[in-house]
Amino acid sequence: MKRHLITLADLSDQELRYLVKRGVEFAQGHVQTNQPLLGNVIGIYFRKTSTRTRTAFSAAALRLGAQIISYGPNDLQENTGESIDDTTRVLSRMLDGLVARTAGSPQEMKTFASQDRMAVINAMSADEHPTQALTDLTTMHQHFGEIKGLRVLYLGEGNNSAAALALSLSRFPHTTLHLLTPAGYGLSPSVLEQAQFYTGASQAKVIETHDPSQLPDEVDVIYTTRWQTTGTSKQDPTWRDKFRPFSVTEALLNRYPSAIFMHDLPAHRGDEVSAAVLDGPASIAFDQAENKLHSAMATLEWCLGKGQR
Ligand SMILES: NC(=O)NCCC[C@H](N)C(=O)O
Repeated sequence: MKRHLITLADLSDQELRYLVKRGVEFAQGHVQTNQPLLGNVIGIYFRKTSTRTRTAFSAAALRLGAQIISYGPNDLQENTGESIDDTTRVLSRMLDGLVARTAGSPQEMKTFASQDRMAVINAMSADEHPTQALTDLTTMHQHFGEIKGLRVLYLGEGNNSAAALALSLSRFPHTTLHLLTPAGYGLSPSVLEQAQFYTGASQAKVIETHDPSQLPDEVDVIYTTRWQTTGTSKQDPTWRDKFRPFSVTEALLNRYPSAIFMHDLPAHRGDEVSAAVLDGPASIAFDQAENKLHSAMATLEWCLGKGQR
């Protein structure tokens, strides 16, 4: 059976936990893959730039035995006006899976997933970056041994990575996600509402505030993301002044001596994070980047119907 991964909200708690644990197994080198995707053809369609996600899914597909067809932003007839619907009807008759980064309207991704012949994986849309959160939770699980009870402080724009983190961490027992976002650049209200709904069962906490002088007392993970989210532009010419107090500096890190630092990358040293933090001993940002590969292997295997439940 093929499965899509369009939003984390589509996964049951059991499926979410399985994908995280399976990612850890791949990361630890505990999987004898035996090329489970041999004979499968996966389309890798990136309409926006990508270093990590595109390479991770391409390498993961090849390592699992599949072959890939890679499309850039100008390659498909979608670019000359063919509808997303017709594109989907054609690709789904030829491909076993499609990994797509649209950064466009959420509807596009939903149209790709409106059939069940080709598994569709959202490699980032404007509203959510589900495979990033799977990587992030895989990294946290690998580092701490479990996700239960972790306290995460996220600083920066409430973008696609933040949405995915909120929709996943909130389902793990007794976790805390404190989002510190500049006013006007927060999480979408519907995502915040959905994440807070999950906390009813998990007894997690999801809090969003906008005053960087009001910091939580205890934090295990400090997480940030670049200020210029893909496919967006900020109208306010003073936006940088509003973001600067949310930068992750050594002074912030020093408040939490046992905390680790994470970043979905690419990084802009001097903006959202100082070089001393990103390249310092608390940073696991490049282990996190490597885990995109391991998590992509878990996701492809599962979406193509080869993973256990
Ligand atoms: N790890 C990634 O996928 N990085 C690229 C995207 C980063 C950020 N969420 C963005 O939308 O610009």
